[in-house]
This record gives sequence, C-alpha cells and structure tokens, in this order.
Amino acid sequence: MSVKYKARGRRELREVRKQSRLLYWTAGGFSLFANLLMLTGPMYMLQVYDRVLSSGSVETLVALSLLLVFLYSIMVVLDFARSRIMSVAASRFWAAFHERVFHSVARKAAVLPDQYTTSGLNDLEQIRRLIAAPIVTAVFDLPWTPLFFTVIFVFHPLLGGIALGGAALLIALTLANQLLSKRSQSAANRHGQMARTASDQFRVDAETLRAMGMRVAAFKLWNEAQSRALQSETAVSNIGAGFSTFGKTARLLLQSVMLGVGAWLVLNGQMTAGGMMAGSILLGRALAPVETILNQWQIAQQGVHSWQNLAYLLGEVPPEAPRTDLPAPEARLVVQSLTVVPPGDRIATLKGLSFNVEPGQAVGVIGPSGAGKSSLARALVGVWPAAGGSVRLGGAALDQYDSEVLGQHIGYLPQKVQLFDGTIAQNIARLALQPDAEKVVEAAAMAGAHEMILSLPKGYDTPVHAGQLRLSGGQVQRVGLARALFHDPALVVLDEPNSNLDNDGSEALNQAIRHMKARGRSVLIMAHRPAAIAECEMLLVLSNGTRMAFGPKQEVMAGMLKNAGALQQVPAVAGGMR
Ligand SMILES: Nc1ncnc2c1ncn2[C@@H]1O[C@H](COP(=O)(O)OP(=O)(O)OP(=O)(O)O)[C@@H](O)[C@H]1O
Repeated sequence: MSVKYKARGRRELREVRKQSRLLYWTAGGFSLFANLLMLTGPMYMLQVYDRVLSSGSVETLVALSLLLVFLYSIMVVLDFARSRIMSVAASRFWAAFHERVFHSVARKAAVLPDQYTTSGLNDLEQIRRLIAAPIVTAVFDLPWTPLFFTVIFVFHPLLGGIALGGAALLIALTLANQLLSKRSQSAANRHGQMARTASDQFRVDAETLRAMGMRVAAFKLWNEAQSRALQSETAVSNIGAGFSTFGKTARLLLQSVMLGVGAWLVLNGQMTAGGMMAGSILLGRALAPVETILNQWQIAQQGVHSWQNLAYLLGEVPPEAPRTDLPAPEARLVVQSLTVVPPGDRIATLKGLSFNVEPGQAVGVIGPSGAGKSSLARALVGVWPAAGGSVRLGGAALDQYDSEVLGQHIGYLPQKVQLFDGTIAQNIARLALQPDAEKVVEAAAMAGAHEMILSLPKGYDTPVHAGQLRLSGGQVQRVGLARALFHDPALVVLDEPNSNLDNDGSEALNQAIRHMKARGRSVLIMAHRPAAIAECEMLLVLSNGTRMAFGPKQEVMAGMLKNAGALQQVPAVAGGMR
C-alpha cells in the first residue's frame, strides 16, 4: 500500500518539477559556459609562464590580463545568474506545492495524524533549500569535469592519470560517506521526529505535567528520544566531517603531487612550466564539484528523505477531485445504513445506522460512553468517511460537496473545543482575516457569548493564543458554539455542547437551538446531560454503535423506561429522566 502511495506522490512531485524544466536547462546551459570560462585561469597561467616570461613582452601581459578580467567578469555573471535561476526554481517548487501540502497535512491530520503530517511543511522547506543549495549547481558542473581532465591529459597523460585517480578517490569517499552515514541519518530523522512529537504533546498539556509532578518523567521521555537523535546526528556529522576533511586534504595533496610530478616532467623536458602550473589549477577546478557534493552530502540526504516523506503524504492524500457547485443545501439529513470505521482502525464504531432529520428538527443522540456518539458526529460533518451506507444533506451525499464548501453549511462543536491564534472575532468568523462584524456579533449573541466577550479587555478584538487561553472552559465552549453558529449553517452538530456550561450557558444554548429550529435548520446534539436535549423533539439512542431507538423524544423515553435493560445501558439519561 505504502509503495503505491509513494509512487503516486513521486509522480506528482516529478510533474511539478518538470514544469521548471526550462529553468534547469538554462542553468545547465549557463553551467557549460561557466565551466568553459573556468579554463581562463589555467590558460592565463600557461600563457604568462610560456609566452610572457620567455618573450618579456609587457604588452602581451597587459593584453592577456585585460582579457582575463573580461572573461572572469562574464564567468561571475553566469555563476550568479545560475544560482539565481536555481533559487527561482526552488521558490517555484515551493509555490507550486505549499497550498497542496498545507491542505494535505490538514486533511490527513483531521483524520489520522502521523509523522508525515507533523513534518509535511518542514519537508517542503527542506526540498526548497536543497534545490537552491550549492550541491545542485555542483551536480550541474559534474558533466563538464571530463573537459578539465581532457585538457590535463593534453598537457601530459601522466598528469591526466593522476587527476582521474584523484577524482575516483573523492567519488569513493562520497559513496563511503553515504554508506556509513545512511543508517545514522535515518535514525536521526526517526528519533528527532519522536522528540518533536513528545515536546509538542507535553507543551499542550503542560498544566497536567505541572499539577501531578509528571515534569521529570516527561523530561526523561523527551530526553531519551532527543539524546538518541543527537547521538545519531553527531555520528552523521562526524562521519561527514571526517570524509570532508579527508577529501579536502586529499585534493590539496593531489594538487601538490601534480606540481611535483609536473616539475619532474619539466625537468625531463616533457612539458613546459606553464603546463605544470595550469595542470595543477585545472585539477582543483575539476575536483571542486565532487568536493562540494561531499561537503553538502547531509543536505542532499535530508532533501531526499523529505522528498520521500512528501511523496508518501501527497500519494496518500490525492488532490480533491473538482466538484460541481451545488446550491446551499436544504437542512434535510438522511442517514442510511451508515457504517463507520475510525481511520487507521478495523473495527466499526457505527454499524448500519439509519435515521432522518427534517428541517427545523433537533435530534438528541444519547448513549453510554463509547456508544459511538462522537463517531456519528464526525461522520455527519464529513470528517470520517462512511465505510458503508451514506449521509445525505439536502439530497446530496456529503462527498458530492467540495469539503470547503460543505464546511460553510455545517456548524460543528467538537467535544474538545480548540481555539486558534487570532482574535475572538476571527475565531468566531472561522479564521476570516477581515471578520464580518455583524455576523460575528449575531453568532455570539445566539450562543449567549456576547456579554461575556464584551467583558473581556478588548472585547471581540481580544487576542487568544491556542496554547495559552485566558478563557474559562465554559467561555471557550461558548465561543466555540458561536463559531458553529456563524453564517447560519444548514446543519449544526454539537458534541457534548454543555459539558462546561453553567445554567445561564445551558439556557443560552437552548435558546440558540430554538432559534436554529425556527430558521428551518437541523440540529444534532450528542449528550450525556439531559439539559442539553431539552429542546430536542427527536431522540436517537445508540449502544455499541447500533441504533437502540429512534423517534419522538417522549415515545423513546417512555419505551426506555419500560425497558429496564436498555435503561441500564444509558444510565446518565435514565438518571436525568427520573
Ligand atoms: N480515533 C479512533 N480510533 C479508533 N477507535 C476509536 C477512535 N475514536 C473512537 N474510537 C472507538 O470508537 C468507539 C466509540 O467512540 P465514540 O467516541 O464515538 O463514543 P462516544 O459515544 O462519543 O463516547 P463518549 O460519550 O465517551 O464521548 C469507542 O469504542 C472508541 O474506542
């Protein structure tokens, strides 16, 4: 399965990379000329030694020097243009994917968060860095190194042989580096990811750690992963640094050997002094790309790892097929033989569930813990796909709507309400940058949150920070309810909406439900506490993922009271009904 995902993701990545083909070819073309111009220095040296020094002609020296400056200027421009082109290619790649990756991360994390959703955006950044890194321009230079070796061979075959031997040595070092560091690099990635996940989790619930003396234990857990990551990273950089130093020394030594052998050839009259100097410089040029690749190997490894991660993520979350725009749905909900299996799991938490909700109706969904109420809420808002059967809103199955468009017609208050960084108004307006003040106040008033928000230091403009909430549990729930009611959605699904509410809050909630019903919207309330279902005329009783009863509230309650067995299965409701 994962191979299939990776292959699909890789295809998508390659397709986008292909769109910048012209840029890569241009950079390649520039590389040709830049590498030809690299011959300028050695040729100048050759001419100065063999022509100027023997002829003593100052004019020739001046002319050659002017030509040298001119050619070097062109080389600088080409080199600069080439790195600019690569940084444009890198930005293009990022721009082509940032939205896609962001949505893939968000879509996958809503269903089944994993290492790929944690690292997705960072992986994209790593690839962007790799494309713009000098190692890529070094790869462009690599095909032209035979040119330098050929010229060295022309000077003298012995020097050419030494140069080729040097190149083979550096390539062998690069391969050995890869072989020796591969395992440590993947361990570093794995443990680094575990340490980041642990620190995120501990930061989110730091209060619990502090209150119950769990900080030291949490540190030990985080530290273990972090130490392993550091150990592996140190191993990788030690290996890399060792090879890189060895490579650099080998190149310097080779250049000296070239000079020494060159001097011996000059003494034997087999070549000129200019050839000796030029050969040594050419060797440096020929080996430079190999040396850069060796030095930057870790960036390449990281980039390849990120490429594979991203391929998996994109393959697993293919782009959403464009959907025909549907009109705003009528608030008629039809659930037919719905079976839901939590993503990543095998056991169904809802089995063959059927019921209807008419516009203007409120349905209370009750049942013991683990009965499947939250699973139903997630399926009704389209977060968890139906494994069997269907959910239809306004006649259309949920997956016939574009998920963003569907979201506009749905209000959802999850069991654990999470606010995002931004102002209260932005949170209510579902993160709109310029919230529509009238609609925000209307939703807040409906949720009974208006007065509470006005009492905050900056009212609706009070900033909230996801990890550092200054609001009480009940206040957060009211803001969450206002967000669910914002923009008058057709279907409102409230999962335990009054778990943190006081009497006033519960009354405000009931008023909001009455209001939604009067506007012909449909409302579903998953509840433990009977106060939450006071406004519901219909009741759905779940047990163990199946429908125990569905119908008008009074009838269902009466039936349950008669049925002592069923009553025991829903103790909370039974308690509230007595
Ligand atoms: N993400 C998940 N992955 C696997 N199983 C899950 C997941 N979420 C819930 N379940 C399982 O599904 C079953 C129903 O859970 P669900 O949260 O829907 O119950 P619930 O009725 O809302 O319970 P509660 O009243 O305690 O909130 C439980 O057995 C639970 O273990």
